[in-house]
Amino acid sequence: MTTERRPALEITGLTAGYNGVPAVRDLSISVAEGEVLALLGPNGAGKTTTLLAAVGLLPAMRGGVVALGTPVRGRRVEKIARAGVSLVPDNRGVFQRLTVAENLRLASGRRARADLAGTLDLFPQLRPLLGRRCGLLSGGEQQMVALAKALLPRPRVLLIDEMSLGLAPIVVQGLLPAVRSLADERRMAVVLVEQHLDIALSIADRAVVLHHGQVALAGPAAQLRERRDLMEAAYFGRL
Ligand SMILES: Nc1ncnc2c1ncn2[C@@H]1O[C@H](COP(=O)(O)OP(=O)(O)OP(=O)(O)O)[C@@H](O)[C@H]1O
Repeated sequence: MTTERRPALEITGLTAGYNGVPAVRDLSISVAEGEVLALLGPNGAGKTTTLLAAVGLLPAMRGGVVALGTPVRGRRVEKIARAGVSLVPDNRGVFQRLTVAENLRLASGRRARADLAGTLDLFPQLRPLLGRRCGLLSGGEQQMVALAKALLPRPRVLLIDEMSLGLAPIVVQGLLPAVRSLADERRMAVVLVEQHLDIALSIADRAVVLHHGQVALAGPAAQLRERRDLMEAAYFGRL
């Protein structure tokens, strides 16, 4: 693609954490519109913390985040979401007592039914479950509802925290390429936190590996996919 891609999400010198203890330190990551970034690293590396800071759910201790041209600091979380930044949290974020259809209707707001139908095309497995309460769905089905909910407002920045958690690998292999296509079609920036390295690297443009809250390795996804040795060294803090 030759057209210039503007940054959709810019994280600059971010230090953020819990109870005054940093979980990510001096982190700088930028994601352009239409770009898919895989955010990788071992358990506790700071991936979720980075996403929470990016959507304003966790205040920065130092540095900051600019989403869609506007600083996140000091803005209400709902406002950031309405501006076009969607998070699919790793605890799924669906209303357990509501049905699938009710969850999706809440997310689509005043949008046309066509959007709902279009989103359901991505998740045909959800059609027969529309009338079922989310609390009665399997973990993987709830994950699909969470992703559908996040896509309905047509975000321009989509942050996905371990979508594959609880999903059958074959479903993940179908969904992640769909996310890639949406990024291309809608010029949506995507940050994908994922433990399935091969699938993540196969759809991402770039990857960043965090270790102890800092960037241990970064580069084009296609190159890192071929360098298992480097990836392992980054995961185990040997770089
Ligand atoms: N609510 C919290 N209170 C205190 N410490 C926390 C909290 N959430 C996370 N942490 C700590 O912050 C660090 C980074 O956690 P984070 O959840 O960002 O890692 P992660 O890379 O997403 O890990 P995982 O792959 O296991 O989900 C860890 O040391 C973790 O124990």
